[in-house]
Amino acid sequence: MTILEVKNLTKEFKDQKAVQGISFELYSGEILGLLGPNGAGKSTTINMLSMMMHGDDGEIYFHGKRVGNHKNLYKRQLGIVPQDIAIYEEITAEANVMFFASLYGLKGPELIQSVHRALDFVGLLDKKTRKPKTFSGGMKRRLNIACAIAHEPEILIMDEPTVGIDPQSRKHILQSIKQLKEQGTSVIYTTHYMEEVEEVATRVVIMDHGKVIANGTKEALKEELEEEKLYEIVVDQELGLLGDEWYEIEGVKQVDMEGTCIRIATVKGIENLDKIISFLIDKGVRIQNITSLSQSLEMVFLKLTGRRLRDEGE
Ligand SMILES: Nc1ncnc2c1ncn2[C@@H]1O[C@H](COP(=O)(O)OP(=O)(O)OP(=O)(O)O)[C@@H](O)[C@H]1O
Repeated sequence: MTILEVKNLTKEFKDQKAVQGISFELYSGEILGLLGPNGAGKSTTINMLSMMMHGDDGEIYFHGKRVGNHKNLYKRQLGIVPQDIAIYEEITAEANVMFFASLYGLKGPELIQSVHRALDFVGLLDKKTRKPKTFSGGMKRRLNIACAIAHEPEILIMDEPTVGIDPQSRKHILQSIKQLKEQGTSVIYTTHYMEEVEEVATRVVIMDHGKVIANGTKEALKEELEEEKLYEIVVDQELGLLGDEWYEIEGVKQVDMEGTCIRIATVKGIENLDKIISFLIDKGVRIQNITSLSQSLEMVFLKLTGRRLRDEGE
């Protein structure tokens, strides 16, 4: 069942087309990975979805109804974990969650119960009387999640919730998201970490330069690659443009060069690595490294854009 439908959402800043008419759906009880490199337009999309920013064009439908006419109803069903942690450092963890939950109309015993349930869910109930200023980055992030889920929203929108946190908190957060899904929450999970999408998402929307460049289940996206394998070869000096010469090697389908890194997509059943190597040696370069990339969403992204999602080591 479709819970959210985004149609032709558009946002332009002064001289930057941040989001250029994107459309996608969020289905009930799924984790949708919104994936893209820095600057792809993910945060702008999230900000429009969460009503924190007006779009220039496009519509959002919640349970089939335009949210423009039912803003409050829609907002009540949203939980938002923004990219920058938004909590009060000087009041207790419990008071933080209480503040956000009360904004959604929770009161009295129901409020206390919901706050404790949310704190327990993120593993911070035993720290409820502590102030976040004494927390690690990961704990603050978990508290931010508790603030977003105490009112039990139907949709949880998370903008890069694991950036800059310790591995233990990261694991905890990914686990909690899966658990929320099991409980029926629909999640939009924004990230530029491919491995997180591989781990938690059921479906993926890939954005680049403000546009949706792929949309489907992880399996469907990877299936497109079934007939191919990809080599990444690092050489000691940049090769000039070789044009069609590459395609004289049997099986070679696509070649992208980024500095001294060459990525070659080739037909699976054809063994041509020796020919590729001889070809490069004939061009007078030395091979420094060869990797055979396995089928992954990273490969899907590479194939679609000719670039890696993020730089090595980032
Ligand atoms: N308030 C703004 N004013 C002007 N340009 C902006 C503004 N916000 C975003 N942009 C530009 O719009 C483009 C998309 O930015 P956005 O933050 O949505 O991307 P992103 O995919 O979320 O990237 P990141 O992972 O870095 O957050 C970028 O080129 C950015 O510089």
